[in-house]
Amino acid sequence: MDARRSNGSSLQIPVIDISEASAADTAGQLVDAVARYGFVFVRGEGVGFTKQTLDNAFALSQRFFSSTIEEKQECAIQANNIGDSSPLTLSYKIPLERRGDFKEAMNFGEFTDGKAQQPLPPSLASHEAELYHFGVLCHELCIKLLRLFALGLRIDPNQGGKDWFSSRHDPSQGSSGSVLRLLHYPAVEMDKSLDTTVDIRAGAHSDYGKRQCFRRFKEKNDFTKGIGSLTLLFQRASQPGLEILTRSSSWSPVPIQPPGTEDDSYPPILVNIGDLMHFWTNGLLKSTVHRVVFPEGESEDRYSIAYFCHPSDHIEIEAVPSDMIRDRETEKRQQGVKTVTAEGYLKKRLAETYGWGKLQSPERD
Ligand SMILES: O=C(O)CCC(=O)C(=O)O
Ligand SMILES: [Fe+2]
Repeated sequence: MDARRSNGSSLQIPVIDISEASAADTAGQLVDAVARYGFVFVRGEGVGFTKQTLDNAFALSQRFFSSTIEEKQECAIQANNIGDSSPLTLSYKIPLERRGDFKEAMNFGEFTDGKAQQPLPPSLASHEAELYHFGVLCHELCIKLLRLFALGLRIDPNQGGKDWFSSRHDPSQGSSGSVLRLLHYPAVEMDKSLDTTVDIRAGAHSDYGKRQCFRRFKEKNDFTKGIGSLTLLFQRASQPGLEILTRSSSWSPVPIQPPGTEDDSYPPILVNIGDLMHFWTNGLLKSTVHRVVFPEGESEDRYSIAYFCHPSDHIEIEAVPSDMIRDRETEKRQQGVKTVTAEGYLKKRLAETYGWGKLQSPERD
């Protein structure tokens, strides 16, 4: 297989309205969708975003990315101090392909009492409240989704039930590695210096929060912390490029406005499972490898916004108390399937990222 080429056929990723009253049904549908694809679209009033809020957030993003290189570098330098806990950086994701990503990224860590805990770039300094508000809406949506996942997984009510995941992501319990990221993939002239069979806008990866893992690994030799559980992805109409690696190891484009959502005032929000949910659920919910490619023909600017939701820093990884997950463990053992531990998996990913080993796709069951 040519890993660079997509099979061209969009996946039928389910679109779920999370405003509906029958939460149990919704929860079951969500779990089924991410057990299959690792991705699901959510829409409806339940998502908590208005068109205006999303338009404003993308306007801020454009404002930042069109600011001068000096202004951007100012942020990058402050963030890149070794050992700095500031999550602000420019384009830190290292692609598995090892050819630089054709993208810029601006990360915001958690806010305290509505205030950013990092220097804001001049272009955004007067928009702190909007950025904070956007991050709050993202986190609230994640909490809602985490409750639905817990419900769909039928987590034992005596051991946390529907609050099992959400209580581990409660900001009042302490800080977390959650990050709001603005992304910009600049238009690039499609001349012969760009080779779209090699060059890529965002290299293949699953969402695992390696920066935090790396830092903690260095400091505490602790692999099990700083892993993202859920990602929200906001895309713009007519700015495609996201692809996911299917079970048959081919790349499939993810539609921006899947069938039935063409008349929505903004594209449905894409949710994907991070590596932590994958571990927590013993691979029942899938953390799927994805990437962003250049479009065919002329490239245009592409903007997206991602929210990486992490549990509180002190949370330990332990088995989710659900029969669905316990049964799965037994089933796998009976089939002689090798399970991957959080530590083993992260060691492997860090080795890949930082050049300590050979590149390969993450293990999948
Ligand atoms: O921009 C996109 O569509 C995807 C971004 C992404 O996967 C990431 O930043 O982890
Ligand atoms: Fe991602």
